[in-house]
Amino acid sequence: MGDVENGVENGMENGEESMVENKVVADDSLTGVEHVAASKSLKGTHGSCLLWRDVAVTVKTKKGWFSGKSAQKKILDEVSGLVAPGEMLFIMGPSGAGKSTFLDALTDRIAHGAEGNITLDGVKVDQNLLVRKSKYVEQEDHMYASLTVRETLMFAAQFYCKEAAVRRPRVDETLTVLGLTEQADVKVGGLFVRGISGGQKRRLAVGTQLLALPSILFLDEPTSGLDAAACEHLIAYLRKVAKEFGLTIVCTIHQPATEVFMMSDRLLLLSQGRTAYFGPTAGVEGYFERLGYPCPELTSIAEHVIHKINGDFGEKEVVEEILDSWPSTKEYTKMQDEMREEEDLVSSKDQTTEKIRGRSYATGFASQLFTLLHRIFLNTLRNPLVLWMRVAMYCMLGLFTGTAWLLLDRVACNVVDFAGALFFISAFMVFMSISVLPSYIEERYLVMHERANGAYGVIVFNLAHSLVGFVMAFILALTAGSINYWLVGYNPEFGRYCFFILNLFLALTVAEGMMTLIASIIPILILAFAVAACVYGAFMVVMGFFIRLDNIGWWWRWMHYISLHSYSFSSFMINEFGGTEWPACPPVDGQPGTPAISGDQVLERYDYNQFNMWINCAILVGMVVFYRGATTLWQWKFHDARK
Ligand SMILES: Nc1ncnc2c1ncn2[C@@H]1O[C@H](COP(=O)(O)OP(=O)(O)OP(=O)(O)O)[C@@H](O)[C@H]1O
Repeated sequence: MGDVENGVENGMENGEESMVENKVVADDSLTGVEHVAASKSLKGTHGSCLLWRDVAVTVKTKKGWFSGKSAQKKILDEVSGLVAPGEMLFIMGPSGAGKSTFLDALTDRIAHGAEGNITLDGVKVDQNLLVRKSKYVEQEDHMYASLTVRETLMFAAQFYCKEAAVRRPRVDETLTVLGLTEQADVKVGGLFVRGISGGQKRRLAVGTQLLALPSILFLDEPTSGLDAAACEHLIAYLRKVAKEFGLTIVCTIHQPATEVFMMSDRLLLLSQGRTAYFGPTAGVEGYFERLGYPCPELTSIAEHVIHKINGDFGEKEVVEEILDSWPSTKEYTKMQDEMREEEDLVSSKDQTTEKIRGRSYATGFASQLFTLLHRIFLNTLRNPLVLWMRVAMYCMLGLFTGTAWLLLDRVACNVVDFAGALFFISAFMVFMSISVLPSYIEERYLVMHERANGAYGVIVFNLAHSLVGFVMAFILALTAGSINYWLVGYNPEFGRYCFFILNLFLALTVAEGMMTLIASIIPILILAFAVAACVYGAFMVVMGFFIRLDNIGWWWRWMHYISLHSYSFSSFMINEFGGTEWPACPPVDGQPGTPAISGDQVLERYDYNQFNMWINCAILVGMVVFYRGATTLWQWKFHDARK
């Protein structure tokens, strides 16, 4: 199967061949068995040989909340087999048979790992190897709703295809073969925009990974939600690509029509986590006939075998008998022989068994950064939740507070009102950053999926995300901040206005950083909202507006120092009051007047005279770095493909 490096090179370099050629290499008249034999001649052309021996997965199940006892449950039991380049393997079985678990085991996505031995061209499978050689199409579609079908494919091509020249033709061909040409300029769609249908999304998801032409393609139920014609068309195309490039395709599928079923070369039938059959798809009918379960007339063979191995609704004894028979059949012996042959072939070669370290990407750091920036900017401009709704909310808030305080006289009796306006701006505008949580949580799954497929690294994503976030925060600070500043009638010095905008920008940037961290740690939206609201509430209490630092209980005083509000609010106050004079207010309606007061005395009253607004800015910059860095670290450590 070639050494590791060659395998990696093949995976990447051969992937640059044109997909445009329309010849079907595989002879459609071949039977499933002959397909297997024919595809062997393609070994090594592009794809990889995947071999799994005695794969088992055991999970711990809790017996009860209070018993504290846990039991072990085997959800996959000694499953073995292999699939060669150019072949398409279907994994089928009744619901709960273990198909998804098996696919997770093959792709090293089980958190505590799977037992047994899984190799790709003789090299033990792990995440680094898979990122280099495979692509995985998940059951759920993760795509930006605001991008069109063509843009979605083009961005995928920019991540996965090394040579720029092949990207456009490959996208065009993918659109054609997936029947999406007419929808090319339609948005994927989501909450705000109606877009393509669920079945079209499924095809698009397959297309984004297929155009990478990986050595091996894993698909978890790619046909769910597709009508019969779309299903047949998609599987026929996958088969064609498999034959043409020697690509290995492993796919779970739910009861396909006979024409689709017969397109696969090999079939793995699972029931209760055990093998009911493994071998050529065309051989399964004869196999069940020999076991005494011939396929009745007018019943599709796929329907028949799934029915026979369904322990939930079928005859349990029959299922047990079929599963117990498997190790004593000639198909089992043939599979073992084939596996041994493959293992001998691999071990006889000069195989590099050294573990592959680190991930490799089809494109470099700069290209990934540019593509991500482009995509995040497009989504930011088009997705109303990300920018426009926030701009509208912030401007309305700026306008409302501005008109409530409208051009207030800058006199001693209004000092508290000015401080109140500054508190509201620094606390509430920051608080509203929680509105980004829904889009960040949605994006989290897309990024995890793309990273697991080797599109880009965690650092480059967070860099691009931060840069776009900075621009967004600046737009919000400039628009809402300016409206508010001139309506309230703060200090009219231009320098102080500029600092006000800078300070608001930094506060919003820190807040956005906090939200990215919360969205990374907590995937449940309502919980993320609750945590963010609690943190902001606590930060507001200790910021020094309601209660001075010295009066805060010592057990909460530390929080004053980690609250972004402490720094942003004190800077707003210093900027507004520092070095200013506030004239006295005369008595009105029998109420005593207020003597003149200096701005520095105001700052002393709030304990802000010991703060320096430039040091505050530096601390806020430090907080941005901290939150963005912590998000990057968290995603690197915990957002991998493993479940
Ligand atoms: N972490 C777990 N703890 C306990 N049981 C689990 C766990 N993961 C999976 N299972 C059980 O293992 C069995 C196989 O699950 P799996 O999702 O792999 O089945 P499947 O064949 O893909 O089903 P479907 O076709 O319905 O998606 C199921 O009975 C499931 O309940």
